[in-house]
Amino acid sequence: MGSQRLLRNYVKANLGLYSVGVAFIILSNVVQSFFPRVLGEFTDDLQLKVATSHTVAGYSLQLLGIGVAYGVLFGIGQYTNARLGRRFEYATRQKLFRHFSTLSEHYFSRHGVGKLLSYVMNDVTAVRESISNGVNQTTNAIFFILSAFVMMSFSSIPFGLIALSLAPMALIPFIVVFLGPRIRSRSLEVQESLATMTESAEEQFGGIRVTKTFAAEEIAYERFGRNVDDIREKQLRLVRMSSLFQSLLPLMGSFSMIIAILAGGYMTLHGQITLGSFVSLTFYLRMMMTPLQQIGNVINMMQRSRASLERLNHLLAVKPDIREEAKAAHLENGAGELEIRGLSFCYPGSDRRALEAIDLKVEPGRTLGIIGRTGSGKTTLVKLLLRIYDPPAGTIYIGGHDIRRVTLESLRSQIAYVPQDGFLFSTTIRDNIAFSRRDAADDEMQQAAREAQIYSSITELPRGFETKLGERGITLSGGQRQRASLARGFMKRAPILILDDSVSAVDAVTETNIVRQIRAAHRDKTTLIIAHRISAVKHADEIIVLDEGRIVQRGTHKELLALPGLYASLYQIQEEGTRHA
Ligand SMILES: Nc1ncnc2c1ncn2[C@@H]1O[C@H](COP(=O)(O)OP(=O)(O)OP(=O)(O)O)[C@@H](O)[C@H]1O
Repeated sequence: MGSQRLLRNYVKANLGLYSVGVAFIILSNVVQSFFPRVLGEFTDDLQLKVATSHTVAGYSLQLLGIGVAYGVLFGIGQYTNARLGRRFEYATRQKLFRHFSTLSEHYFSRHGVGKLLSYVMNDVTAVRESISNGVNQTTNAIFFILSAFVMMSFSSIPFGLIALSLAPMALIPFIVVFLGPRIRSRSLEVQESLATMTESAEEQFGGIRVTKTFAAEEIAYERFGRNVDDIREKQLRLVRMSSLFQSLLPLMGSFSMIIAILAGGYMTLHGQITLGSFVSLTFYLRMMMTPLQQIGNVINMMQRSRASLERLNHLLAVKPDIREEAKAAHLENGAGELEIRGLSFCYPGSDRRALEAIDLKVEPGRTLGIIGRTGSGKTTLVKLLLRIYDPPAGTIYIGGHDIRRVTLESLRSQIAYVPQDGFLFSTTIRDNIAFSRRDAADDEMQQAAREAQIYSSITELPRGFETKLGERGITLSGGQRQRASLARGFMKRAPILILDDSVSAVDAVTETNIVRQIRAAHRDKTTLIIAHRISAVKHADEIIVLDEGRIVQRGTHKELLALPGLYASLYQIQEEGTRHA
């Protein structure tokens, strides 16, 4: 029952409109069920030779009236339900997107983006189809069959003949109960494989440049091909089962028709029923064939959508790993004082400490340099500061507040973080830089670009700041991308600025200029500079050296150089590298 929650809530919220849609469809079916009856009466009048040209015109008008009324009523009902289906699709995608954005990085590192995209696209569409087409066709089919049955019962057709003719259709519920769950489980398999294929496609396209430079297209093709083969197999299994199901229902309808023709024909021959009743009966049965086919379609569709609905509900029930306390305080815009006390941290599922016994304090407006070998825990420290992963309570304080006790939004608004990979959105350079402050004045945005040493590169482009970037900013070089992302960080003007290896892709002269700008324009900001190159941190008020998650050295550039240790040896290696370059 829980699997239906999403749909149930939606239907509940839109019950009024749904009732209108369903009422129109029911009404259209009641109207339509008069058609065979009028036709039967017309046949009898013709056979008894009581029909005049006046009655012929009268019957034709009645039949036309029934046809038009059916069309209009059904059209309105169908439109109403289809609209509700589209609204469900729109609202559910919004809901999923909003929900995804509350989930932690840890969740996304376990679930491929392609798979999540597939849920948002394929599963939502499957449910929407069942809401609009499903509701329309089910209502239409059930109510047409019911109205036809009632009309037949109140006609001159003997009840025994009706019951005999409809007997094969009584088998339909058994067929549904037997085949329905089988279709659903096969459908679930197909949807899962579709999600895996989307994930694989996303990865292959994302890595297309690597594939091409390694001339490994065949390997990529083969990997993707394996997913496609898998889907084909599962689709075929599903198609076999649903085709069997869909053909069984009209087959039952055909048996009914044959019985009606045999028994009804016999009774007409022997004068037990009129020709008009025979025509009505066969026409009713003929008209039931389409709804029967529809029921087949709908049940197939419903089974597929139930599988999707289960998954969507499951996704929406995932609780974010990083949660705010019930009484989380709002972290006021402070001066940016930062303190870490005895911080140790293991990633979820790992028993290795990525950070161990970290203690440090950065006064407002001071700069801390963080240096260390790859994998030493530098980025982990930043992820904990931003609560991308939760640090243990009582270990990190900003402005004297334990960051575990404040709202995520107010915490993150205090920090401008510039990551190494400098992801840019497929929009204009302006929108990328002014990402956190869309309404900022142009000169403020241009100033941030100047500080990040990217201003002249942008103004040289034909459309300047209005240049649209391709997916992931493909039209910019790696260094330009990094600087654009740096400008975005500067633009936030938050009390704490964190640069995570954010100048690694720029040349030494540009790096020096950027560092100079940070020292001049961001003098009042608490700044953390993570770097591999000593040149990026040597001006910091304090530098810490991380090794295997521990602070192994701390001091100013001068102090650290004077001591034997990792810092001095790194400096030596880097200096030699520069001299030999
Ligand atoms: N999501 C994760 N799950 C488990 N372990 C992780 C995760 N991210 C990083 N680690 C591990 O934590 C350790 C520290 O990684 P971190 O990214 O902080 O290093 P770093 O100093 O920033 O390295 P680099 O200079 O290469 O960016 C590494 O051993 C890494 O393998």
